Amino acid sequence: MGSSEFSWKLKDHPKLPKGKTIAMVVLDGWGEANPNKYNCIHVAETPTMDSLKNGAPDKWRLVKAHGKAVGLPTDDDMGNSEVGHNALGAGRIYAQGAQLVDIALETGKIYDGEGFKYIKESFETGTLHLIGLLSDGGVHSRLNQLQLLLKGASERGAKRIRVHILTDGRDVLDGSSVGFVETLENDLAKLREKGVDAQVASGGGRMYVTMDRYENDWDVVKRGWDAQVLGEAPHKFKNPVEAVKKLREIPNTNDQYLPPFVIVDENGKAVGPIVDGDAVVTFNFRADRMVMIAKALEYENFDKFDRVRFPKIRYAGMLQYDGELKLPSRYLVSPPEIERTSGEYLVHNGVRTFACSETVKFGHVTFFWNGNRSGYFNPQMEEYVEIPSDSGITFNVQPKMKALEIAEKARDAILSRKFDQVRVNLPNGDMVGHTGDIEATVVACKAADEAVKMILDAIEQVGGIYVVTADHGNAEDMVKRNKKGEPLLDKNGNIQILTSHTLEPVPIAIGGPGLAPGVRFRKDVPNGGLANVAATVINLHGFEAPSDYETTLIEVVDN
Ligand SMILES: O=C(O)[C@H](O)COP(=O)(O)O
Ligand SMILES: [Mn+2]
Ligand SMILES: [Mn+2]
Repeated sequence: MGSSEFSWKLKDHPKLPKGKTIAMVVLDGWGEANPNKYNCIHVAETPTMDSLKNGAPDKWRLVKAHGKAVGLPTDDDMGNSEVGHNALGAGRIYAQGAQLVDIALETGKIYDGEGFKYIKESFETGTLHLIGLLSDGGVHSRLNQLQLLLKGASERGAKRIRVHILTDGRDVLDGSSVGFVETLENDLAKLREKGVDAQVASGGGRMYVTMDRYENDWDVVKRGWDAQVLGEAPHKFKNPVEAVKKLREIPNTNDQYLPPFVIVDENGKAVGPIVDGDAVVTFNFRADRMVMIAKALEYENFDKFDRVRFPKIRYAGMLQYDGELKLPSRYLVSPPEIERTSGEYLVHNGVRTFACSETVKFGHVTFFWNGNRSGYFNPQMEEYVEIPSDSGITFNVQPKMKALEIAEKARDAILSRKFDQVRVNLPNGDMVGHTGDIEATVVACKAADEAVKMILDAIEQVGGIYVVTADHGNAEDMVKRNKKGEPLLDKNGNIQILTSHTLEPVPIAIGGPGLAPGVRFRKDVPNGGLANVAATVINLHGFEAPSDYETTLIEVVDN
């Protein structure tokens, strides 16, 4: 549309009133799957969510939350928070980071871009460092993209390459790190045969080293900095495969939480600290867990921890991770241009918004929701509240997390009548599901259900409307399955625990005393996905959705 004819003003909905308080509840990691003992949502007592499902059949349905429905390359890609909340907030499906990087690598366009040209200037005299998550999870990064980048960079003059690996075990099975490091080692050996000095330089588990998010715990980033930049870590090895195998033997350690290590030479000297004149690429495409390290690598003024040394490097992200902060300033692939999100439309149309979660998911209902932009569109119209998460623990220890506190904040915001939309993310099913602890995940699901109840009770009191949905599956299936859907066993006969998300659809329910009579889910959007939710919510606020948004899920019938 031409910019001259563009207007933020939304048309009035012909049938639906304005001024109803809407609770927009996102249960993180809450999919719909067959009931069985590995379905923690089924095992848990969840009377509130059960009543939404069973109470009003035309106001409950499933929506797609994975694969192409959320802009991922294929329908074998599980959903995740970034693409899920992007779709929920933006109301349209964008080709996401995973796919954009695939295309840039396949076409070779990545090497013609400004970002690659910039880092290439270091190839002659400096080292190229690649830092990121080593797995084929496809949520934050993908091994085959790293492999192509290694090949492409070495063919374009990188003579000395150091890879700083972060082991996964969260988007992929725990223990799979060993195989991924072996594969990488193999690739690096081939490069060495061709005369490229290529090695793994450091490593650590993603949840303990580097990949914190939303500033929950800067120590995580510092541990990575010490190993990657300073070449210092409590564990030293000559070989990365040995490093990962040995460190996994430490009691209670797993891929997600491996302690930091550096690779050293014959003399015990770290093989790959980052120094002046080097180039650094963080090869994750997903934003949330790269923003903190990007700040440490890029910002001249930085006070989150003592960097000891701040090398003069050429740094580029795989993508730009924060559109508002323009961080990092250099990147290899342009991120999806997610603009005109529902949040921005709503502030332009008088809708006052309150958003809340605890730290580990706070950016999901703000940053991701708003198309990977930090900050407010209009601080007069919006209030975002972050409840500090526990740090330094795995969430199976505290499976209730801050669900109650989030629900109390939402309740108070609803009862204050100062807001038209009160939006929350309830993290429990997801964060505890990722630990692989089935018992704790059952407790987590119950806590999330209780939080939903508190919010729905507040909506009842003010005559409002609720929309309850989820961003992708996780807690509804905790076991790895074969193609037939049967649980897989490991070599000791134990079931293989699934710590990752799933391909399952998620529920969406609408209701509340403020929902106009005659509103129900349409039957003619059978393939509806998360991107259809934004238009639905805009309608419930009394407006027609922008014409290029994915269609609404609701209709209003005269009765
Ligand atoms: O970053 C994580 O915690 C996982 O890789 C994905 O989980 P999320 O998409 O629910 O945040
Ligand atoms: Mn999520
Ligand atoms: Mn998750």
